[in-house]
Amino acid sequence: MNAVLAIDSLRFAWPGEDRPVLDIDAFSVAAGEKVFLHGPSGSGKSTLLAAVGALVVPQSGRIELCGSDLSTLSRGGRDRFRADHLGVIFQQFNLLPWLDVTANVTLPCRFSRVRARRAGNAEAAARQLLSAMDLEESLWQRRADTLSVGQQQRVAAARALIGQPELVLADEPTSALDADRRDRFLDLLFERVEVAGSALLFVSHDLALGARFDRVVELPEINRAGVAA
Ligand SMILES: Nc1ncnc2c1ncn2[C@@H]1O[C@H](COP(=O)(O)OP(=O)(O)OP(=O)(O)O)[C@@H](O)[C@H]1O
Repeated sequence: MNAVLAIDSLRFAWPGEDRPVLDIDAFSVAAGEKVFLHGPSGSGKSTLLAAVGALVVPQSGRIELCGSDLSTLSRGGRDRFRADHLGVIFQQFNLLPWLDVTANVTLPCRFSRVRARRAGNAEAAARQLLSAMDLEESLWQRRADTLSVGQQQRVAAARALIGQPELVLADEPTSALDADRRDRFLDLLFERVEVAGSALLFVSHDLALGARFDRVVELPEINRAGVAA
């Protein structure tokens, strides 16, 4: 299997905690695969995304992203690596409120030469993604904090997708949407990850969405820490 993400014997405990929140023998995501991750509140889904995003460093085990072992990277190296290979959609979208929509979308190209090279003309790539995400042109120069939740979510998805990262992490991006908007958002997201060839690791409580993914994974099934809880 051509894995973009391969986890082996991962253990992570938050500072000051004796018990690990993650204790995962093996978990992987193949290139282009769309994986739906669910599990009870507090089972460690967001923590797993943080570990995959190299935002937290596990006490032991190996996380290989695009063939590189994250533990071998320096702090600065991790930041560069994240910008080069990962697109992230947070639950709260984390757009920079003072920047306009287009500048938010092109941000990864400012932090990563790899993404900038793949995007080509970053502004043009941003416009193409925004229009593919159904965001009307009249909004493209607006400050991000003047957009509705659904609009911000599509901007966040465009930002995650620019420059074709190998893996897109999405942490409950649909939780603030009604069913129609949620389905439409997922249609657009799937369309674009397929065009980009990106794999998708998508966290949600909304099990009804799971059927649309290549694989559904429940965190306690792969996480011994979760099973013991
Ligand atoms: N920054 C942090 N510092 C210390 N403990 C944390 C931190 N973030 C999360 N935790 C703890 O780690 C455990 C797992 O939290 P996490 O947010 O990963 O779960 P989750 O499965 O994403 O939950 P939810 O579905 O409610 O979002 C919880 O017990 C939580 O209190």
